Amino acid sequence: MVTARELACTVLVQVMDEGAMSHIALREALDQATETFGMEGRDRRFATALVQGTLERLLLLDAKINGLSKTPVKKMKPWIRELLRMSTYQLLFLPEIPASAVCNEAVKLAQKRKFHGLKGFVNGILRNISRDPSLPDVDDSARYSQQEWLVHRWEESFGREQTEIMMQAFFERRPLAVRRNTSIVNADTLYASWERDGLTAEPVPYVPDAWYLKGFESIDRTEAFRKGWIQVQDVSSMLAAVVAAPEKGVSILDLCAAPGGKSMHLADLTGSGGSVLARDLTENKTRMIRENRERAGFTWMKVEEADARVLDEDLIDCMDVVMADLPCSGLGTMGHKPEIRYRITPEAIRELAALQREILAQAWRYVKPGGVLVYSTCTITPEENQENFYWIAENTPLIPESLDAFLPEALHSETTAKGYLQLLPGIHKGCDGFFISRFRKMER
Ligand SMILES: C[S@@+](CC[C@H](N)C(=O)[O-])C[C@H]1O[C@@H](n2cnc3c(N)ncnc32)[C@H](O)[C@@H]1O
Repeated sequence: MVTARELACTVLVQVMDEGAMSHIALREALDQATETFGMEGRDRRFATALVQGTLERLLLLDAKINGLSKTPVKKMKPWIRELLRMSTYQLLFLPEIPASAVCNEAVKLAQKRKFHGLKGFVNGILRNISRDPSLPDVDDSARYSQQEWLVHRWEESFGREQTEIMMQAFFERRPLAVRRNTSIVNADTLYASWERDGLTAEPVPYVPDAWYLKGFESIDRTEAFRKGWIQVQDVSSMLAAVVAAPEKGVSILDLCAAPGGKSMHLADLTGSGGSVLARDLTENKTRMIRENRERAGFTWMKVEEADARVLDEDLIDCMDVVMADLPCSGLGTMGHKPEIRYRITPEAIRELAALQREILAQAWRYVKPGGVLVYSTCTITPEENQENFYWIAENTPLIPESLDAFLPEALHSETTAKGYLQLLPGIHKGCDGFFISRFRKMER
């Protein structure tokens, strides 16, 4: 049998040493633990909290451990390193757990994993921390657990105050946000099903027909999810299709569509009289879109594998709406994908911006004269966002269009009037960092 702590440590090693994404590795490990020996809700939640908390406080935890250990954290054996980080997280941030339990469980785990010679070392470090669980005196980079170059970059772009608000917001937990598939269920039927399943719902900011849901063990076991009545989606992502605002019965192309959140939203808005062509690079990716489509029964959605960098001549001038929600550095999502913060490099940002240009250089061609292109990313770097916005405006026949007719007044600004919205965590309520822009191809 695997305990929540052991499972968390294993996932942390997968994330830090093997390049796994924490939300995927965690979901797989939890599902396996539930299947093989019935790990239940409390333990699942505890393991989740340990993985997320340890990852998002990593640099601060390392500073605390390094202050006491002769061997720096980076030189430790992966399993012992993650065990110490995870246990230190509990000692510093989860005061409701008795320190003695944290230390004893860590020593037991070291033993179970056959690190007999390191039991004393683990015990010594953790007992020391338990005697003084104060936060170490560190700079902003360690305090907010962000790479130093990134903190400087943000301070230059957003100023110190806004940067701190944003870095703090990355620690905040939000309930799961879901959107109603309005074309297949009405709100009363949905509420009744939530009541039967014992869920509570609260409207999200900025988007109609969307709620934060609480009270479920696993969303995929609820009636509303199984029947495709709801789509799990972050509020900022919902705003992309809101800004695209397709009319009923139009044709839509989503170039980089997996796992399918925006395609599903667009399909719901245009309804069964319209069409959505949802594409992504590989079969692994398109499978996720197909699963979403089957659940909701959106037969007017077609799913294909295609490389968006390659021009598809058959689609030139064909689409009323083109959604270009492109691969990006994802920095806006580090609130729920904490490891992103340690992986990103300045070179990766440059490469991603170039990839986006390559795709955008084709994307605009598919828009019908009079049609609309929406370019969005889940990041907050000017190279990937504003610079690409101006690149489209200057290098294609498309013209930026104000977003204000589609957004609630609370989101209107100088830039939304120009044609783009940069959402920032902590500044825009309940949102990830996200960028949305809208263009129109002039009628000939
Ligand atoms: C930001 S995600 C899209 C999220 C999606 N729009 C949604 O709302 O669920 C970017 C996607 O681009 C895909 N992608 C990356 N390079 C691509 C390419 N050259 N052609 C098509 N898709 C690509 C990735 O597989 C990934 O699924």
